[in-house]
Amino acid sequence: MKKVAIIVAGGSGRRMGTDLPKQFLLVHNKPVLYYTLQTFLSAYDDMQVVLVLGEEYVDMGREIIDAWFDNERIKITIGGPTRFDSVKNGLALVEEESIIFVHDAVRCTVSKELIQRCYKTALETGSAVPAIKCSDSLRLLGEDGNSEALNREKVVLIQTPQVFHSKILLPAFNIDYKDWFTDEATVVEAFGMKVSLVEGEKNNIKITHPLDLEIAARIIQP
Ligand SMILES: Nc1ccn([C@@H]2O[C@H](COP(=O)(O)OP(=O)(O)OP(=O)(O)O)[C@@H](O)[C@H]2O)c(=O)n1
Ligand SMILES: C[C@](O)(CO)[C@H](O)COP(=O)(O)O
Repeated sequence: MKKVAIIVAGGSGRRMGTDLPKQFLLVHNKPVLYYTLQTFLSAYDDMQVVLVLGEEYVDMGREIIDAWFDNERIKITIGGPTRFDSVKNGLALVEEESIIFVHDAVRCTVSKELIQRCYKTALETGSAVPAIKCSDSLRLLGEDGNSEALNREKVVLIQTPQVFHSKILLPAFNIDYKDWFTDEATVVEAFGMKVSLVEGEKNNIKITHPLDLEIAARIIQP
């Protein structure tokens, strides 16, 4: 089955607090985005990538591709105001029936094994969403300022890549945006379908705050 990875790199990185969006910050002298692209392209020889970039960062994205990758395997498109819009713009370039991987560019410590595990499950069930157990205690906040304990065995933390058959993901994204669409799984469920969870990886962190960049540098071998 054809394989297309939509790598979303169109965010501004407000929580990171740097002028340059976090997907372009350096880890061991290479941009975060480099590692993400490298892992996806090496997971499968026939993996194609749609890279979604903010309009003002297209040249920077092209420089990364020209320096390290075969540009025949990577198409670029422009992101939108929300992650949902950016994914939707990426999906517009998917022309053939395929397994589609949607991945945050800033999860640059994703492993090939996780990508391959997700592919196999999506091929069998139509979807694969990586999840990990939570190792902290959890509480639900009430509006009255009180809180109640949650059973952490009933909660998982969700990662990307979120992987779907194109017959599911493409029609699902025709839905109108809702502010609780934080990932592809929420969109597909709103479309009326269930998703399959697969074992995620603790190392598959999302670079969100400055400390995450230091953790990524520890995970990635220079
Ligand atoms: N309009 C958007 C928003 C986010 N993303 C991408 O979605 C991924 C996860 O988003 P997040 O960590 O929230 O990134 P930012 O939106 O850049 O960060 P912040 O919310 O702190 O501004 C990132 O790779 C980001 O570039 C995107 O392509 N387009
Ligand atoms: C898609 C995601 O990475 C799954 O955990 C997450 O929902 C993205 O959230 P963000 O607030 O856009 O970083």
